[in-house]
Amino acid sequence: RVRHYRWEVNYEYKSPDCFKKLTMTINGKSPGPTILAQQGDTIVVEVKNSLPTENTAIHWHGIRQIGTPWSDGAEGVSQCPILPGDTFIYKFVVDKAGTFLYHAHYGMQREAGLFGSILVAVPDGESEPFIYDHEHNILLNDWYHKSTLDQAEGLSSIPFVFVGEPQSLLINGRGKFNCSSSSISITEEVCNTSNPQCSPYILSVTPRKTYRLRISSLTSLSALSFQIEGHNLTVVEADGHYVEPFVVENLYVYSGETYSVLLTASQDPSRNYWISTNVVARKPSTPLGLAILNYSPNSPKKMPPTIPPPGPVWNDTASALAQSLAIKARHGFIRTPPPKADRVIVLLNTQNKVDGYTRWSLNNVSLALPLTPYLVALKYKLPHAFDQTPTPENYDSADYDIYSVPKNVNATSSSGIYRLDFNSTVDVILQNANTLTPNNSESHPWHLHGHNFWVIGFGDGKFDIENDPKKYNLVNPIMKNTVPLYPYGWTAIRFQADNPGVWIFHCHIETHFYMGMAVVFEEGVDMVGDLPSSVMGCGQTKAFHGP
Ligand SMILES: O=C1O[C@H]([C@@H](O)CO)C(O)=C1O
Repeated sequence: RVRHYRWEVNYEYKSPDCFKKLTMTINGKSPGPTILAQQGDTIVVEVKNSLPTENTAIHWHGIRQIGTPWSDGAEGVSQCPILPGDTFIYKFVVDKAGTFLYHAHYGMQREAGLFGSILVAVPDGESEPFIYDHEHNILLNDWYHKSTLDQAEGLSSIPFVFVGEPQSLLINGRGKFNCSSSSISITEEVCNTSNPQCSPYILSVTPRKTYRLRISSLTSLSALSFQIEGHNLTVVEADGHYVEPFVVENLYVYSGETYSVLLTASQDPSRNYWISTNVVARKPSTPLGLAILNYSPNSPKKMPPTIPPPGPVWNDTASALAQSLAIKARHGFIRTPPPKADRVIVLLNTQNKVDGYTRWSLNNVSLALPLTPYLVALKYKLPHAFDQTPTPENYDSADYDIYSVPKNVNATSSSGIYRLDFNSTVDVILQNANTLTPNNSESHPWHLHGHNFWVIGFGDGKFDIENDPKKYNLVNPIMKNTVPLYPYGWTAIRFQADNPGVWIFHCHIETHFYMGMAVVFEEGVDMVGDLPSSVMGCGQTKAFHGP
């Protein structure tokens, strides 16, 4: 079955956290419309760019785009940007049931509000390995009052100006900024806590019923913890894969991750409860994001009689890592990975300087996207469209102290890529290190386009290529598309290069991606079918642009 959507992207004033801000919307909404589909459906989205002066592109996060790599929506990788006034048609199959996302993949437009959810149901006659009475979707994000264009300018300036911590956390696009907390006085026109746009999200439940909550994050910077006061959550799905159920009090969610949890309304039904989310992994200065769990028939306006739970302390990496280690593929749904990798790529994650600019790099190379999308450049063999120098497979680990500021802070930028043998098995070891600030290492959620990967290991300190692989979980590893890398640690993933196309692998923190924290993989590009002319028109593909 084909599901057809017509979307218009525009700027509109919105007050998601009571503070009025120019927000990027789809058909007037942020978050945008939820795509509801069934496994096997074809999704057609006509995106009209009505932004007055900005290009755009939309990525379908977690959808592998098998046979349609040109619909991945990664500007500079799979397509030219959609110009103001232009309409681009994305067409792809949702080949797997689960919880997925979509968001802008141009500049830092995701942070401006251009994102939403894709919920894919199992085919008729199939059932999922857990039961519930009803389901609700909960999409989390962080929110800034400054425009992303101003922020991008700071990131690409000398001296470097970082975006800082967000002003608010939003639950389903709603938060509450303390209008009187600002140092400058703001009028009610600009910030008004009684604006209905910023009334909290209400999750209404019937006592004793069980709910499936799909919980995802599209924060631009923050890692989050999510909890429902007084209730445990049973994790059953992660990034579209069934999880061997386990119970948490608070769920850690990194940007780009999706989960399903089961919630039973088993507590005192005479009151309502707080739903709360807080920043972890960075020292927070953002207040909790709050919503209400409403036990009907109580009034949803009845405030919980308690103070909202503050959540875990921000730097408790051990419990975040414990959750990562607890996520295993569900019995009966395990796809075991190949026992060995054909190629192992170790990527050292560092913050660096490139020509005086602050950037992030992998093995001392910071990605600079070319003007010509890789997919077109590779398919039509345009060797001058990007840097042909091979990218480094490793870093000089014997000589590198991951616990200190880099000895040589300078890195280079390049548009070079990793070319993978088609159908080969690839391990990527993400190695974390110290940033340019002494005694500081940050968390990074890594997201791979075009694939699901097995999460085969996590570790502390420097990865030991002799011994650590012996500890990999090759028995029941979960498959995901986004995985956290913890401070001063390493994360190992394995995937099969079986999807013809060009795929970006990047830190899902939007500022970090903007600052070059990404690599590009190519596999089987010769097998890619004819590219639609709509992905062309920029860089060296101007001549190819069809009518
Ligand atoms: O990329 C970043 O830059 C800042 C800081 O390292 C320098 O201001 C920060 O916290 C980041 O995540």
